[in-house]
Amino acid sequence: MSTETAAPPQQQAIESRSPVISVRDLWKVFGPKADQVPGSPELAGLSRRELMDRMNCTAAVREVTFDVAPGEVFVVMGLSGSGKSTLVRCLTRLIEPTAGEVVFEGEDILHADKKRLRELRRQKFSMVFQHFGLLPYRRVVDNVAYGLEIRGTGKSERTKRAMEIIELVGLSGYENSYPDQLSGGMQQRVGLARALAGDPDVLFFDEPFSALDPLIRRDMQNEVIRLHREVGKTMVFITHDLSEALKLGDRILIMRDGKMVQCGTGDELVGAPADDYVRDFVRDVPRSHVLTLRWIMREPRPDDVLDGPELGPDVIVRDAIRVVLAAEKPVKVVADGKLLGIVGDEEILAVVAGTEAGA
Ligand SMILES: Nc1ncnc2c1ncn2[C@@H]1O[C@H](COP(=O)(O)OP(=O)(O)OP(=O)(O)O)[C@@H](O)[C@H]1O
Repeated sequence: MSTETAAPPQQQAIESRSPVISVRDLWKVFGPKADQVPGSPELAGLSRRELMDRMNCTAAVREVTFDVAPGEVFVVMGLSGSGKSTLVRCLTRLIEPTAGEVVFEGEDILHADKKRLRELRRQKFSMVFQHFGLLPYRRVVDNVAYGLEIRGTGKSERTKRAMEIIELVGLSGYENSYPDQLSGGMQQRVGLARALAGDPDVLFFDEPFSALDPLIRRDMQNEVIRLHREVGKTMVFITHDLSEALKLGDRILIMRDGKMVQCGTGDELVGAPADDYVRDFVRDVPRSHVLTLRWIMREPRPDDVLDGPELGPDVIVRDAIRVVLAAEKPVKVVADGKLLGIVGDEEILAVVAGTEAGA
C-alpha cells in the first residue's frame, strides 16, 4: 500500500469551484515609466533597488496569480511594504494595475468603465479598513445604512436592514450612539456592519484589527469567524500577523517584495514551506496546532497491528494526541474507507517535541 499525497479535501473543494476572483500575472508598478516594466524580461527581473536606480520605479506587485473561491476566507500576508494593500486595492481598481488580468464573477474588471466600476463597488464589494472611516456626525444606524443610502434605498427599508445587521454584529442598544461614544472594538463592529449591510459578494479587509489591543483583536477575529459562518461571504483579508492569518484563512498568500512566495492552506505553509522566507515566518507556530494527521502519518510496517482506532486525515494533531497516546495500537488514518497511513505515539510525540522530519 502506498500513502496518499493528493491535496487535502478542503483544498480540492476550493480548487474545484469556479472562482469569484481570478487574478493572472498582475503587476502594479509605481513611477514614471511603469508601463515598460512588466513587458520587459530584463526590467522585470531587476531587484527593487535596481529598478529604483535605473527606472525610478517601485514594483509593488509583481506577476501575481491566484484565484479566490466562493465563500473562501483568503488571506494576503507579508511584512510591511511587501505589497499587500496595493495588491488588494488593484482587485477593485482603487489602484489601477499596470498589467495583468482581474476577473470578478467572470467579468474582466480591468476593462470595466467608470459607471460599471461604481456599480460594482456599491453593490458587489465592501471594504473594512484599519481606521474605521466612520462618519462622526452620524449615529451608528445611519453609518451602517450609509451604503444603502448611496444606492438609493428608501429610508424605512435601509433602517430596517441596518437594525438587522446591528443585531447580527452584537451592537443592539447602540444604534443611536455616535462613533466617538464607542470603544475601538465597537467602532470596528460598526465598520463590519456597514460592510455587510449592502449584502456584497466580497468583503475586503485591510488590516482591520491592527489598531485594536490584543484582547479586543482576538474578540474581533472570533467575530469574523462567526459572521463568516453565518453569512458565508467571500472574504479577502490583509494582515501582517501570521497567527491571525492561520486563524482566519482558508488559504494564505504570502508576499515578499511584491512577489507571491507561496499560496496554500495553513497546514501546507507550516508542513511544506516553499522557501526559507516562509520557513522563517512559520518557525514559531506550534506545529501540533496546525498540522493534520495527513502530514505525520506513515506507511504501515509489516509488524504493525492494523485494528486500532480510526481518525480522518484532516484531524489536527493537537486534537488527536489523546486518542493516539491512549490507544494500545497505532491509529489508522482513514478517508472514504481507505487506509491512508498510520500514526503512533512516536509520530505524535515528534510533532509535539518539534523533532519530526521537516520541522
Ligand atoms: N503611491 C505609491 N507611489 C509609490 N510607491 C508606492 C505607492 N504606494 C505604495 N508604494 C510602494 O509599494 C510597496 C508596497 O506597498 P504596500 O503599501 O502595498 O505594502 P504593504 O505590504 O501593504 O505594507 P504595509 O503593511 O506597511 O501597509 C512599498 O515599497 C511602497 O513604498
